[in-house]
Amino acid sequence: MTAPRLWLIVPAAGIGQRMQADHPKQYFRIDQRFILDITLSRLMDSAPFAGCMVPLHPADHWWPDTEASQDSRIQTCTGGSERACSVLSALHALAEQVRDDDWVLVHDAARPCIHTRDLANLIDRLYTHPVGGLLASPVADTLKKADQGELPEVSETVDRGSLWRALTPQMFRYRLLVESLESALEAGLPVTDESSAMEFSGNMPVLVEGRPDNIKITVPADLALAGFILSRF
Ligand SMILES: Nc1ccn([C@@H]2O[C@H](COP(=O)(O)OP(=O)(O)OP(=O)(O)O)[C@@H](O)[C@H]2O)c(=O)n1
Ligand SMILES: C[C@](O)(CO)[C@H](O)COP(=O)(O)O
Repeated sequence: MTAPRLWLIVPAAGIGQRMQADHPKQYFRIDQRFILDITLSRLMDSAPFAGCMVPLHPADHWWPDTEASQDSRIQTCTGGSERACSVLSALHALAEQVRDDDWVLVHDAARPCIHTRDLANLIDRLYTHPVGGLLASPVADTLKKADQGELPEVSETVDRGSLWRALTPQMFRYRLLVESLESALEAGLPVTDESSAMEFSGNMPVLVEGRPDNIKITVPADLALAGFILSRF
């Protein structure tokens, strides 16, 4: 029985609407490098991945200019209309290469600040676990629930004691993740991360505490913050 291998999926088929820019955020540059290249190199250089699949937007014309496009370990496929569809497309594209019990780590292209120690810790903690799990960070702010009125006004303060912010990578066994994502999407569930699909299938993914500076570049202010964080590594 050969040891399960590690595969990486980096969804990069988004259009970055919340960045309010004329091109997708994964192709913004920090220190003259595409964010997508920073993310891929930090991951591929830090763990023994058997391969990597990057789902791209059908209209993506930047990929050929990336460093990653020259890396034979990295393949691409066409992403979908939602992040979960892009991940499922990448899983299907890997079908001929991956064994059912291999591990798949899914990490947002928009999270270039992933720390190598967090990646190693996630893999070490989950490699022998039957289900898998995700990097996450305990909520550190007081959380308010807004009412549905015109002004966002507080309807209640939410107990944050057991609340975590889901990060990535999220790490699950290939076959279980494919089946869970297919079921959740078929049921019309709002699948915003791999864990929610696994939970829909009745699994309880493990939360592995990760650094809160593993930020997802989402709005314009995140770009300078990511640049600062990376400069401190
Ligand atoms: N159809 C989609 C949507 C998102 N993503 C990827 O999933 C990650 C996290 O998604 P998000 O931050 O929402 O990126 P966008 O969808 O591009 O952002 P926005 O919602 O602002 O358009 C990103 O790396 C993005 O490229 C993807 O591969 N396919
Ligand atoms: C996967 C994720 O980064 C975990 O927090 C998040 O759900 C992505 O959400 P987005 O709206 O697709 O950015």
